[in-house]
Amino acid sequence: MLNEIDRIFQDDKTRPITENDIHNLKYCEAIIKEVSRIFSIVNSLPRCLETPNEIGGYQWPAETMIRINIDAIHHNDEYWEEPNKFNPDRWMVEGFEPKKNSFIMFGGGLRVCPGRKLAMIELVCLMALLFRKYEIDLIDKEAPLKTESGVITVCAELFVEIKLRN
Ligand code: HEM
Repeated sequence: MLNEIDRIFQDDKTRPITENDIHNLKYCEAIIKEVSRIFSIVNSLPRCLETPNEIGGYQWPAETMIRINIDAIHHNDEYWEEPNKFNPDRWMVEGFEPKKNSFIMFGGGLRVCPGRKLAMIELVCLMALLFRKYEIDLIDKEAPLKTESGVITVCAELFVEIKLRN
């Protein structure tokens, strides 16, 4: 990640980021996708059946509330090789596309997130602009991640040390 950022910005810590940079920050994008696969911000999607329907081999009456479990789909070994392994490189393989509906950090279908492209641009920019200037290290690499889950999962506490990069 740092190699990619340094190659693109050539040690310039202040120039504005360009559209071209964003297209070239492929490994940063791969990390963001892999983090979101392992730990999706939205952990499940609620749906209500308008009409009786069959899902998963069972008949459900109209108005049944169901929740699509994003975490379960993102960790399913029918869709992902070594699903529990954090491996951003899987996104770098030439021509790699997740199987249909197996990567749904932004949902899918009719209600897919309309802000998904903007969100990805913002995340890539944030990551590149932070890490080109600062070294950010976890204080305790072994400490379990403290999260709180409601509609979305948020990090409740994370202690890091931030230093200026040379
Ligand atoms: C990392 C950031 C984001 C994530 C993970 C995310 C995730 C999602 C997901 C999973 C859904 C589908 C909900 C469903 O199917 O029930 C959704 C819907 C939506 N998102 Fe995002 N989103 C993000 C950023 C944004 C941004 C930046 C905007 C606006 C600028 C936005 C606007 C919306 C709207 C309006 C919907 C509702 C779409 C509909 O119901 O037709 N989101 N988002």
